[in-house]
Amino acid sequence: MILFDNVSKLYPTQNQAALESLTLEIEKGEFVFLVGPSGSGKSTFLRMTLREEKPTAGRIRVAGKDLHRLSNWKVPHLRRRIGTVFQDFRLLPNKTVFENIAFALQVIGKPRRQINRDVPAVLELVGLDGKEDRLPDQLSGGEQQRVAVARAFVNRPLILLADEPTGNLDPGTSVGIMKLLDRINRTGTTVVMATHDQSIVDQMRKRVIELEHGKLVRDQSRGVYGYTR
Ligand SMILES: Nc1ncnc2c1ncn2[C@@H]1O[C@H](COP(=O)(O)OP(=O)(O)OP(=O)(O)O)[C@@H](O)[C@H]1O
Repeated sequence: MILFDNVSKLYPTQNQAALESLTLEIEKGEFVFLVGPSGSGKSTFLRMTLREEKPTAGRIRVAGKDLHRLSNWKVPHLRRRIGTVFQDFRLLPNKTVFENIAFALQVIGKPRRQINRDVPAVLELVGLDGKEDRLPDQLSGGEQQRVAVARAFVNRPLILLADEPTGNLDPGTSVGIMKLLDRINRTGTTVVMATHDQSIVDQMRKRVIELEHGKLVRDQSRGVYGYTR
């Protein structure tokens, strides 16, 4: 589902590469934690999977597409197949919960009938039915992240990329978000999550990929967080 073949990335202003000769494959349906110290290249990996950044060297394949050969006009089609969740939720502040999720479907041209069917279903999945008319600032942080997860998942993406999704949440709330990501993964969606959250990684026992200075230093199935900062 995601293949990095000898990928290096040197940002224009850098003298040390953000990723260096990275080779790894993530299969359809896997749940993978990306760990490593700050600056080790986790977000760069996620951005390159979305083709927000291009490699300096090497090849990337995502959902059957060679990103090197993908023309720019096809990039939005690729991104439709990938849901994203971030630490800071990134909800539209002036739209209700319902509208935030519906918007993700409107921009890709889904008919109103489908929106009125799919949004309530995904709100139920994330445990927010009854709160569809609230604005984001009328929700707790955990609830806002549930909206963000619902928005990322409503279009049933092949892949869900999460960049420190529990970074702003307390431990109990984080566990709730992880249960949700686990449930989404069980529907067949491949989940890749960059995180510094040791207790979550240690509890979930999923595949752990560790980066250090842009290099792969560990790839462990049913792994633990492992490194100390
Ligand atoms: N747009 C950019 N331009 C220049 N350098 C960048 C850019 N984005 C990231 N970097 C550098 O690339 C390296 C990897 O950064 P990246 O954000 O991928 O790390 P990370 O593992 O996600 O860190 P964190 O855990 O703090 O989020 C760092 O040295 C960072 O300073």
